[in-house]
Amino acid sequence: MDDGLTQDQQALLDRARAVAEAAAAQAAETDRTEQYPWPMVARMRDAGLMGLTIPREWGGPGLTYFDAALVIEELSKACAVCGRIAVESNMGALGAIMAYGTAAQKRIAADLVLAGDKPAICITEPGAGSAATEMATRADRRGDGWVINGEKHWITGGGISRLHLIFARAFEDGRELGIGGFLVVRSGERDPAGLVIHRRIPSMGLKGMPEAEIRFRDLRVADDMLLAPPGGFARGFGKLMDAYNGQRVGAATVALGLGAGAYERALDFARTRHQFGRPIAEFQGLGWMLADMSIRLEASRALVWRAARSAGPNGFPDRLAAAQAKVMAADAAIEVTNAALQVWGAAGYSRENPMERILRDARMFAIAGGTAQVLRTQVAEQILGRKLPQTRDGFLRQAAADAGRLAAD
Ligand SMILES: CC(C)(COP(=O)(O)OP(=O)(O)OC[C@H]1O[C@@H](n2cnc3c(N)ncnc32)[C@H](O)[C@@H]1OP(=O)(O)O)[C@@H](O)C(=O)NCCC(=O)NCCSC(=O)CCS(=O)O
Ligand SMILES: Cc1cc2nc3c(=O)[nH]c(=O)nc-3n(C[C@H](O)[C@H](O)[C@H](O)COP(=O)(O)OP(=O)(O)OC[C@H]3O[C@@H](n4cnc5c(N)ncnc54)[C@H](O)[C@@H]3O)c2cc1C
Repeated sequence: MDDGLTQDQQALLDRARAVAEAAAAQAAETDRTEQYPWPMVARMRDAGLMGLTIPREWGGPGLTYFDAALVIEELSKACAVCGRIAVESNMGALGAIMAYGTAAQKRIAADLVLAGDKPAICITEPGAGSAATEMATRADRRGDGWVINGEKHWITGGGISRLHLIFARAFEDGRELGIGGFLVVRSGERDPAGLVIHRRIPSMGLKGMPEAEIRFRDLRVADDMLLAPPGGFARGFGKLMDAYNGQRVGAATVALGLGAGAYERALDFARTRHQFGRPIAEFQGLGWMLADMSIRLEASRALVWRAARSAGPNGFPDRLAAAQAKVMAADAAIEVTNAALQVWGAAGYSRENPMERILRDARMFAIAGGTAQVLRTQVAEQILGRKLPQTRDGFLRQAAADAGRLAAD
């Protein structure tokens, strides 16, 4: 659905569709070989689809999150690995650096991404997934820099990404300052001493995209590679998560694209496959499945577009809108891709057809980038206008404070 788009956005979509054709042609092979699709990266870069959100002064076209979302959906219909590359080369770490970075940091990030790098964002740890604020990775102030120790896992692009945004708990003179972001670049020849891509984690879907465990062992980061949002370390995590709302919209868009791609394939199949002497599309049981798929997708697209458009100039998508879009699109992607496979019958279950790959690829979005459960809590917090503590002591402290307020009233 291209309604309400400007001529420039239509032209951008056409450009994305041309690249998506090539993406579709290699998607099965990328899934089979589990190799990062470097030839597609070159095509995306050459078509100007990486770094769309980089402002003109840093060499990008200065487009919006919404423009990027249009591209991401189109690519994801064809190849979700390519869609995810487009997410991280337009949102996530890149968005944080373009908002909070120094001129030198923006130069580094823009040059890398426009040359084809997909930055990695390193938040999750074995002991801190949903509870990301419980991360143990630490950055200790030493001389004119920082020394990082700890480990992260499920880092998308670990081993292929050059630019890394590492979230770590900062300490100076033994005192904790808060959580900050530290930028580290792998040169492509030799990894920085202390940054160890420990192993690739085998995953269910999106197999062309490596997910890695990364260890930091006395990794030195110079002061000028500290990403410092306004408000300092005390507000560091919150401000970095504010930027991360962009990536949540990106992930929601990949989920939307996967669902939309599956739906289009299901429609085609339902029209052409005959049983009982009729196209299977004539059976009401299938017609209603297709109807539900279209409803879920239109609802997802409406929320994704709204969230992507909520980003002001130099700002990020709204936190509530991003969470709502991601919950909706992630849940819908699982339902729609599963129903689409059902429409294909046994042919959908075969690895000779794309449906089973698309179903596997769709499963991640209710987990990564904030699970469906955690994001529902975030939505509840925003609509209720109050913090809903998830730790036991946080809950008890809030209950005590509420009791105190009631007594005072
Ligand atoms: C935020 C959580 C980790 C919950 O932890 P807490 O209860 O300890 O934290 P809060 O008090 O809720 O928040 C701390 C701080 O951050 C601000 N915040 C939190 N979320 C947002 C947001 N979305 N937008 C803006 N600001 C945010 C909050 O206001 C507080 O700020 P102040 O301290 O008051 O200044 C948990 O809810 C959570 O989000 N868990 C999910 C973790 C997650 O999403 N990880 C993603 C890892 S990267 C990834 O998966 C990539 C996948 S992909 O390829 O796209
Ligand atoms: C494919 C993929 C790519 C990823 N890429 C990245 C990346 O690039 N960078 C990065 O930093 N991380 C990445 N992640 C990690 C991802 O962000 C985490 O998996 C996610 O935040 C959940 O953490 P967890 O897996 O440890 O689950 P847990 O937090 O252990 O949760 C387990 C279960 O408990 C539920 N749960 C936990 N807390 C609550 C609560 N308070 N209320 C209700 N239910 C709760 C969860 O919803 C889930 O069902 C990726 C993950 C995947 C699968």
